[in-house]
Amino acid sequence: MAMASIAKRKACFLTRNLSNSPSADAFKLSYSLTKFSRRFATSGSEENDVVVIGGGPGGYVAAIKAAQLGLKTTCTEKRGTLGGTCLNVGCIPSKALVHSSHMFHEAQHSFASHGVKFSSVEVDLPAMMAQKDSRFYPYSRRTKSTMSKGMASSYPHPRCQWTPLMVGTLVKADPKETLVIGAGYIGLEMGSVWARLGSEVTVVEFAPDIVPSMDGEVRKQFQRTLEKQKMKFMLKTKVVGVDTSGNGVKLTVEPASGGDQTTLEADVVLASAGRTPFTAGLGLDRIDVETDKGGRILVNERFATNVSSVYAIGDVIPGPMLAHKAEEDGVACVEFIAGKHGHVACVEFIAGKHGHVDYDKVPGVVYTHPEVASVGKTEEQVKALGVEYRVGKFPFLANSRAKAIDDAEGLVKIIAEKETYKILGVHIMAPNAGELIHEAMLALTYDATSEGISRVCHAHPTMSEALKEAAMATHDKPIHI
Ligand SMILES: Cc1cc2nc3c(=O)[nH]c(=O)nc-3n(C[C@H](O)[C@H](O)[C@H](O)COP(=O)(O)OP(=O)(O)OC[C@H]3O[C@@H](n4cnc5c(N)ncnc54)[C@H](O)[C@@H]3O)c2cc1C
Ligand SMILES: NC(=O)c1ccc[n+]([C@@H]2O[C@H](COP(=O)([O-])OP(=O)(O)OC[C@H]3O[C@@H](n4cnc5c(N)ncnc54)[C@H](O)[C@@H]3O)[C@@H](O)[C@H]2O)c1
Repeated sequence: MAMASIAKRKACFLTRNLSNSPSADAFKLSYSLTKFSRRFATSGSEENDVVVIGGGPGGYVAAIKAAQLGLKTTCTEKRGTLGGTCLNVGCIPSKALVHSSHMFHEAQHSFASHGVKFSSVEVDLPAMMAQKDSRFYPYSRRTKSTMSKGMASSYPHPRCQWTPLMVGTLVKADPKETLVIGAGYIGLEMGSVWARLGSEVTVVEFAPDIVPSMDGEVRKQFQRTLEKQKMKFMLKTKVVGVDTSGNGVKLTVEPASGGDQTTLEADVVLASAGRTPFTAGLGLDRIDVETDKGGRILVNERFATNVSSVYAIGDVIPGPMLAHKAEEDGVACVEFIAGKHGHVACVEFIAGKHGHVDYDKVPGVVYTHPEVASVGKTEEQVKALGVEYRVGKFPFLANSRAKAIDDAEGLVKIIAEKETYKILGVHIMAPNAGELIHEAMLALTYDATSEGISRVCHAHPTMSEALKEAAMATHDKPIHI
């Protein structure tokens, strides 16, 4: 979340209001990111061109960019570290655990078949957690931020409606049974971590499918893969109560369509039922900033709210709640503020030469093993739009690199316009799908065709060859199946 202001009078207004705020959360920090520009920041009491509230991926990136553009900028952050949800409790620590638990799983189940043998392998959970923690605190320090006290909370910020009981709170716990509420991004990533570490994981999901936004065909294969990894799913099931009063936890569940309630018991529960922006009571009403029914701040294509000189970006506005989307918002927003246009990724140029972040071209990745990455439309969405389309698919079982490393679960699926071969959507399930998706991102951004991709020379042996073969399959036959 971040709000920024260029007008000096408005910046002062923001600052004065913030420092005079009677906030009960007494300990707030104001960062002066002096590293990035001499003009960048001083302290909250000075006049600024831009004041950024919140040092998450949206806020700190916006602040750096604003400073690079020569705007005198202060970024305020109430935590003791920069990086927001993503760096402190989200993307980075969760990926550290995803990787650590994957290594354990590989050591237990795969190394021997590669001729690497151990007499025994065990998990040192505190060491694993310490490794996870070491991944992000140094990064925060590397910003060389200086801190000064001040800046309170009169403005909106994203917060978890359900705080995921993840990462930190599970330190030293060694759950035999884990219940996960919600089969979304967090539920599947963190559920798979604990499944790999030996917990019996059951995921309770309200919807009929896991990750409802995913392409249906890919999702079915993904669910089968997770089930092979011993994750259990209770779909069309709603959690209506959580009891943590005794040892362990009891969940009361009922069918999504209503009916008899039952009780599930486990050692721990991971609550990952979605995040919502939390704006209530933060003073938005004092300056009449408009929000929607879900509490998200309404902005135009320049990230401007209805209140002059007040902008909003990241998780607190509509759009995907992703770190890279927040970063793109931040850069585009301050470029608008600075009167510059022409920010690169995800930005389109439209009439009048004003850029905007194209939320249809923001990649999504679920960091399980294998990963699932997608960009553009699903087959279901294309069908619903009535667009005539063609599909090309290629399984990693027929990809030589995937076979060589014995990690061949997954596929590439490309959806292209029937007549023009223009790419509409790409969905990849592969160990490194989060990296592979960027070739598809470029193709989509620059209106490439699937036939075009199929004629690009790809290095051998690489996983990327599967994308080329799937592209071939949209207009011809792939070579290796
Ligand atoms: C477990 C988990 C895993 C995730 N994994 C991924 C992933 O792999 N990839 C991905 O793209 N996204 C992931 N996300 C989502 C990602 O973390 C968010 O989309 C991203 O952090 C949003 O950035 P933001 O800057 O909008 O908000 P935030 O990162 O939430 O930052 C907002 C900051 O503002 C501060 N703040 C709030 N109010 C005030 C105030 N009044 N004064 C001063 N400071 C204030 C907060 O302390 C916070 O640091 C994950 C989220 C979770 C919870
Ligand atoms: N890899 C990534 O990019 C990544 C990783 C983690 C989180 N995130 C972001 O964080 C946000 C939050 O993640 P999340 O997994 O908590 O949310 P989510 O929206 O992805 O999934 C929440 C799931 O919980 C289900 N649910 C809600 N209430 C329920 C109930 N009472 N009973 C049973 N099921 C219920 C929903 O149907 C939904 O499928 C996401 O929007 C995502 O953008 C991204």
